[in-house]
Amino acid sequence: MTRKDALATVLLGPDPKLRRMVAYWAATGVLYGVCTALILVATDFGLVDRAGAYALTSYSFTGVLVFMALVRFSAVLGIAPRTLAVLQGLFAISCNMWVYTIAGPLREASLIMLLVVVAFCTFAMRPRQTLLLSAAGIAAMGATMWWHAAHDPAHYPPLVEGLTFGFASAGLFAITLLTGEMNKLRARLKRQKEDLLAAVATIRTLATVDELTSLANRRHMNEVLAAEERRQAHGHAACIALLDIDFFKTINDRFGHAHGDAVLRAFAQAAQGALRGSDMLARWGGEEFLLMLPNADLPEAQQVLARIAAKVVALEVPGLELDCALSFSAGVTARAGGEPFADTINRADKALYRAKAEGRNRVVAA
Ligand SMILES: Nc1nc2c(ncn2[C@@H]2O[C@H](COP(=O)(O)OP(=O)(O)OP(=O)(O)O)[C@@H](O)[C@H]2O)c(=O)[nH]1
Repeated sequence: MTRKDALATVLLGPDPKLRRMVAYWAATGVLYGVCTALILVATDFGLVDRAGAYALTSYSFTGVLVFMALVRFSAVLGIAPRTLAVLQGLFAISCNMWVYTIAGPLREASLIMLLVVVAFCTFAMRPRQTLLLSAAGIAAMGATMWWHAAHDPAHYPPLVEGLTFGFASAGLFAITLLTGEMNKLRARLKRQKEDLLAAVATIRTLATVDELTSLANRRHMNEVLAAEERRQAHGHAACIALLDIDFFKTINDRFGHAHGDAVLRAFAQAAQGALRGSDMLARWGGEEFLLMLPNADLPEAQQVLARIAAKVVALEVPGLELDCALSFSAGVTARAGGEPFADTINRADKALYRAKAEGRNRVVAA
């Protein structure tokens, strides 16, 4: 970890979601800073009461810092992001009403920020919470305007305050509905993305895994072999073996197809259990399996096949009483130089044919 990463982890936290929340709040802090700067500029021109502006600056600055700490340590403190968003929204409304109180002729302009508060919080809140926050904003605005109109009608004419309240409330309400719709759209897109990812995962499984045995299927094995050919263009020790269960048709005929399937599954599991970590077994078709043993010479491959044979001979499949133990025949060969795997498989196939011809239940090397 670089020093920059370590510093970022200390400041922003290790969790990407938390980091995003901290970054959002930092951006909000900048917005608070911009608004405060505008208020301070307005005080220089005598538009805003200086003492009130300074008090508001202290209040908002302290609030931003406190919320930054709450966001950063929200996981430790056990504060849910939604709860934090509600508190942040209420704090922002209180700041906004304070600005309205001291901003003199700029007070209507300051109400625009109330829309930003609702739009911002909607990302972290449930639709009902956003609606309640919006209602709280409208209530706070109504109460502030009513108080000023009642106590200082010369500067806050009741009619102007009432109409301003109407415009601002309608705007706030519309923004709440619009952001609600946007949120529904986001949720739908998120669901569609999840469905799509699940579908891609299913397709990938279907394309690479044999449904019956859960081994790699032929298509996937061919891809792996092609990749191996590209990786080891000049050839490298690798062996290929073709394994074929003996007298499988008889098992099907005697015990039925379902039992035949159970044998295929049991065989695959037993064989898989005898492999080295780098070996790969695939269902090549029917009751035939292809084994790829990278970085193995012929004696090593024969050892692996002997281990498989030992496991297969001990196999017991429920409901299957065979006259003799289950067995398989195999042809095994080493990849010669940089030859295509198709040629290696061809040789293994011929060796398998010989194993069958010579009486089955054996491994023939080519
Ligand atoms: N149950 C089941 N049977 C299958 C499946 N795929 C192929 N088979 C059967 O496997 C049998 C293979 O028969 P054969 O090729 O004559 O082979 P065998 O009886 O094992 O004879 P040898 O290989 O010469 O020992 C056929 O009866 C196929 O119908 C499958 O997925 N499930």
